[in-house]
Amino acid sequence: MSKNTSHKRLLSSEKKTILVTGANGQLGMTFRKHEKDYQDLNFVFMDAKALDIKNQKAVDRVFEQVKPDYCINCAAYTNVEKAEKEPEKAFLVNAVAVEFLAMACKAQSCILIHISTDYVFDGEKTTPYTTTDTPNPINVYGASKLQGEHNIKKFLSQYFIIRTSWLYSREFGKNFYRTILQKAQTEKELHIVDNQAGCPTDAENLKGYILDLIMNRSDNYGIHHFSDKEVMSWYDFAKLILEENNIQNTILIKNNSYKTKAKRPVYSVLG
Ligand SMILES: NC(=O)C1=CN([C@@H]2O[C@H](COP(=O)(O)OP(=O)(O)OC[C@H]3O[C@@H](n4cnc5c(N)ncnc54)[C@H](OP(=O)(O)O)[C@@H]3O)[C@@H](O)[C@H]2O)C=CC1
Ligand SMILES: Cc1cn([C@H]2C[C@H](O)[C@@H](COP(=O)(O)OP(=O)(O)O[C@H]3O[C@@H](C)C(=O)[C@@H](O)[C@H]3O)O2)c(=O)[nH]c1=O
Repeated sequence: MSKNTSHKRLLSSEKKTILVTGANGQLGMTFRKHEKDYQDLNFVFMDAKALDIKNQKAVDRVFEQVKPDYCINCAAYTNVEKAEKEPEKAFLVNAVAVEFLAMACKAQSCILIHISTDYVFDGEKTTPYTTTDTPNPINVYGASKLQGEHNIKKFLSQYFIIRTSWLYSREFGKNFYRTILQKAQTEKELHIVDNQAGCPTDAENLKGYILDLIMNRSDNYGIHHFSDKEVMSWYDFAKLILEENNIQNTILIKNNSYKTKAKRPVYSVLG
């Protein structure tokens, strides 16, 4: 194999098995899309139907059968607004079920790669949050994700918790990028908040970061922060989305009174 494709080769010849949970979500689908690019990895994709991570017996059974070397947990309760009304559901998926995964990983000596969020922070800082900053979530979703992090740390030493922010895929799932395009089809004016700063992150880049950890056999376990680098507001992001798609007849209006149930951090840049 030539040198310029070597990043897609494992450092050792052993083929690793990667279990991807929540495989029908935007990040899960992004991994699926690239399965063929990684011939040295044996992917097992399980969507919510194939494996409900809330079902501990099912989790244990799948881990016993698949014997994964890595589990990339893309399963999550991600509806920030709805979580305010149904916190038990959010905690069940984002915290309790994550503990089931951690226990199964422990039993099978599997490395857990779990995705967490900038919403574990309260947004009171004005400089990028580092991995040593103390989380202090201000909404139910963030609190449930933080509890998930704690539950992993209780059981495992070989884990990666990767906090990312404002994740979007142009192709898959429900996300701000696709919501704006959808709204632009039916609404002349879009009212978008300008009072939160963060870094939109392309799911393609997060996928690359995670698979590099595996391909390079990283043992830099613990909490990682990964996001794309451009800091902006949701309004700025909406503007970029419309520009990228050459949409000129939609009027964007800065409107910080856009009503939401959940509070969001005012600043959630990850450093
Ligand atoms: N989206 C974002 O902006 C950000 C996301 N993250 C984190 O990144 C990760 C991936 O998010 P993303 O791909 O955007 O999320 P999605 O909501 O697109 O995907 C989550 C997937 O998990 C599935 N799921 C829900 N409950 C269960 C369950 N009990 N068992 C198995 N699968 C389940 C969902 O299935 P179904 O739809 O059928 O319920 C869905 O397919 C999550 O951990 C999220 O918290 C972090 C920062 C930003
Ligand atoms: C759709 C829309 C949203 N907004 C505002 C509401 C909110 O403050 C902000 C973002 O809106 P959304 O609800 O789409 O995004 P939200 O669900 O808050 O996105 C978050 O999702 C979770 C899963 C994460 O982990 C976070 O990193 C983050 O990406 O934009 C408007 O002002 N106008 C609009 O038309």
